[in-house]
Amino acid sequence: MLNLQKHWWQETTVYQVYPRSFKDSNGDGVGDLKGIISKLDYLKDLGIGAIWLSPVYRSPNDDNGYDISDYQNIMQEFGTMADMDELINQAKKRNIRIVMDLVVNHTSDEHKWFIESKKSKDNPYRDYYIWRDPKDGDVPNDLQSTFSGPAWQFDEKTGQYYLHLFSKKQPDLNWENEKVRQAVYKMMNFWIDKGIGGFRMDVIDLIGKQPDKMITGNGPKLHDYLQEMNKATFGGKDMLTVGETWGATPEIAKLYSDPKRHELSMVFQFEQVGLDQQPGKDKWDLRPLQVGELKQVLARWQTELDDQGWNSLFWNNHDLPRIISRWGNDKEYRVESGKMFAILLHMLKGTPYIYQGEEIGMTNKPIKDFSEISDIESRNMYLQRIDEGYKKEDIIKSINTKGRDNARTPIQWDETEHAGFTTGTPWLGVNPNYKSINVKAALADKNSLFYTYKKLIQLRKDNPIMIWGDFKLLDTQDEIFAFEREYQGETWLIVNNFSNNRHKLQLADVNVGETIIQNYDHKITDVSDLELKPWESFAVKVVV
Ligand SMILES: OC[C@H]1O[C@H](OC[C@H]2O[C@H](OC[C@H]3O[C@H](O)[C@H](O)[C@@H](O)[C@@H]3O)[C@H](O)[C@@H](O)[C@@H]2O)[C@H](O)[C@@H](O)[C@@H]1O
Repeated sequence: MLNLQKHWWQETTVYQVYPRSFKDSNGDGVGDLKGIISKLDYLKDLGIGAIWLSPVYRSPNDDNGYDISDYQNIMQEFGTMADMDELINQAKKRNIRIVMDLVVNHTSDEHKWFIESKKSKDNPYRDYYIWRDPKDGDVPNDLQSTFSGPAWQFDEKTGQYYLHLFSKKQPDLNWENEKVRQAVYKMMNFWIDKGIGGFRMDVIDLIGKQPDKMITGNGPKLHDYLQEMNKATFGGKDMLTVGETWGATPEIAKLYSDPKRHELSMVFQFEQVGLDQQPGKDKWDLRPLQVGELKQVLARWQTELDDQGWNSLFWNNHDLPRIISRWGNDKEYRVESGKMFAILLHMLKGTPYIYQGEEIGMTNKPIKDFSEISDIESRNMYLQRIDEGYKKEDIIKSINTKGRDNARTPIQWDETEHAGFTTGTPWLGVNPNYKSINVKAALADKNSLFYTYKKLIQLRKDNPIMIWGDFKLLDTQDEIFAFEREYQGETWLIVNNFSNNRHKLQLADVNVGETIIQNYDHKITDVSDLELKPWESFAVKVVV
């Protein structure tokens, strides 16, 4: 049992909004802040307590807002600062906090700091970024960008290379420079003073990098910087702070989220996300998921953080494919598998994050050709792999399986043209399945996935066991993920059939009580010899 002080961000459910694709209010084909405001009642009805807002700052959009040219201004396509203030206030009226995306590993190359930095070697902003001399007339070393190719870009004017771990329009900030750190903290306080609820920190594990030693993630000063940031900004204000930390192990996650260390509330860890890629290769090199491995990873994170940290729980975000298409069945069992993912996620210990459209079971949108790709990561990878001799069909298959555009298609609000997202031409094509999969249809169907999410969110509010209860994995066949939660003498059993197959559940010595939630409509009375239907999922009370 946790000894930790309790916080609102442990009890709430967070909903991620990717503004470009959420709701367009002015017909330019791009989602905007007024569009989000118009849907706050929908989100309140769902029951969420916080919105993680992907970047809305001024940006040339090389990476859809993750390349920021002005942290204290709003992207013109999304609206104005007055719209942003209105969003914060309107959300607050509905008891919803706004968690801003904090992208401070890098800026845009169009940020004024970089424009200055590039001017000359002795410019006062030169050391805001990471500049190195050429080595033997070439790049300083072999560091590679996540978006393909070398992480170093040559600048003709000053004869040096700058570091960019993402696109060449996303130069990395130099966190060793105290002035950079202070400027970031000042900017964070500007947003805190506006009354936001917290920060989601983009690739925060990279800020302690030491490029000369080829160290990118988890550099030696990383935690010093986070403790300094905590003290200078959100410390003592009970805000939700969640770090995006690709390389985190449970041990590393505790460094970030142990309350005694005064760093972050929690981290997003991605160990399970890598389970369908070939070991040692990258995300485009596919292999089928082994459910047994997923169970072991999720269970380990449940038990190992213990009372020294806090889990975040998610299947989807704007960088990941839709979970129903990825590990579920987006055809005959779309609703059943979607409900199973929902029940499983909310029954684990940690703060759940729902990504827009997940609550209505949106699916991936396959493409056939390079011309249909919008995302910079997929475009660059495609071109690089074509150069390296890969077959076009294999590259397209990887993109259809893992590409980020899958999650970024506009939200399907109704069955009208462009799914009710815009009256103009959407910036990214709507998934053609919008006529049947949309919010309006979901709200009209009491058995829809939406109501499963809504019920789960309410259940978390009403049942402390879901938040604080201990987790115990039960021994079953690989494709069944069964576990118990236990809190103050109460025990719940949660069973998930992670497959298209029927499976026999044989749990001895469990007396089944009331059913809490399920995705098939039959009475569960006995789990000693129960045939589970495809993707069946339920939570029941255990009578002791
Ligand atoms: O601001 C730039 C992006 O920052 C965030 O996402 C970071 C990227 O995370 C993944 O890539 C990291 C790789 O990490 C490890 O090396 C794994 O082994 C690899 O498999 C991972 O690919 C995603 O694949 C990328 O799509 C992300 O960019 C933001 O969330 C992004 O939106 C920003 O583009």
